[in-house]
Amino acid sequence: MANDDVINAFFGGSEAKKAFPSDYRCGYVSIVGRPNVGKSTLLNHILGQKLSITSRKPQTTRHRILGIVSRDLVQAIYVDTPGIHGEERKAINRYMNRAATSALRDVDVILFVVDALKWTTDDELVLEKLQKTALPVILVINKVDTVDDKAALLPAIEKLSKRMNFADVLPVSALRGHNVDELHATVGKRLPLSPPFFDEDQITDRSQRFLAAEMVREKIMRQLGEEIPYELTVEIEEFKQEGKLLRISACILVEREGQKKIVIGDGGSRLKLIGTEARLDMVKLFDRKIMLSLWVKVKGGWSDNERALKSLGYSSD
Ligand SMILES: Nc1nc2c(ncn2[C@@H]2O[C@H](COP(=O)(O)OP(=O)(O)OP(=O)(O)O)[C@@H](O)[C@H]2O)c(=O)[nH]1
Repeated sequence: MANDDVINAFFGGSEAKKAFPSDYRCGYVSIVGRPNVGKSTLLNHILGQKLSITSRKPQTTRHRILGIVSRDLVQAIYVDTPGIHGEERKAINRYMNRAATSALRDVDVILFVVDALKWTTDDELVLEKLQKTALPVILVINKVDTVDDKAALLPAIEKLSKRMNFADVLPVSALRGHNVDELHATVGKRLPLSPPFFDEDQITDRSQRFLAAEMVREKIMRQLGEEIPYELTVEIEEFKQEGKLLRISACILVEREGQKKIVIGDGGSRLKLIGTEARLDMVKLFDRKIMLSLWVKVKGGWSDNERALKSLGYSSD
């Protein structure tokens, strides 16, 4: 199979002309919220597979990612966004806020994800942005599995509901899948009547190369300490189908020599672990054998340089 065919197969193949019932609904749904509330976990659960990377560290998601779900005469096109946050010290943070804020326009429904147990000034910032929109906003109270006394949630929900007119309020657990199907059904009812925009078997607009880089980045985020992951990115240098094998070569770019040593680990141990875990995820996602090679290179100043960001694929919209 040629490389383009692999990509077509993953993206749903060529467009088949097909008639859709007149009650078909289709539209865009933004998932917004401050960093670390569980937006990516929610998207992955709705999709039924891992597309968006997650970690315990805030600001894991850097790009806008579309997750497309076609089910029961509804095609919901979910837009996962970087968490909106107050601090904009570096170009990369400004980029992430721009990407998130632009996802509040040109959509049909917004999911405002909050953590059941924690309200911060960044949540307040997101709420202020949402108060200015005329779009339907569904309040999604996530991580309810962490709340022992569910009745204790009610006063908090009541208080929040007074701040703006939410189209719906739903407590969910993105991690355990509690109420996630109900959420998708609630979203479906609010989408406009329209035939689907994408093939019904397509799950994302992102390339396999992009997803492969994100899988590597997730493992690094999970393996390393606090500071380094934000100053690091992954570039795919080779992505080639050879028979039943997909050969992927990825380069991890860091800012400083010291960081390179940390990523590689003693005798290459950490890099090996990152590679093994990323490869296993890729096997699941691409459904084929993977040969993954990882390299680490120092490229100073990439995270605070608008031009370097562009060359690495961080465009604003
Ligand atoms: N207990 C519990 N943990 C959750 C739930 N949803 C997400 N988490 C955890 O919360 C952390 C952050 O989740 P993410 O999905 O990466 O959060 P995000 O909002 O996409 O974060 P950013 O990329 O920083 O914007 C991860 O450790 C998740 O496992 C949930 O329903 N219950």
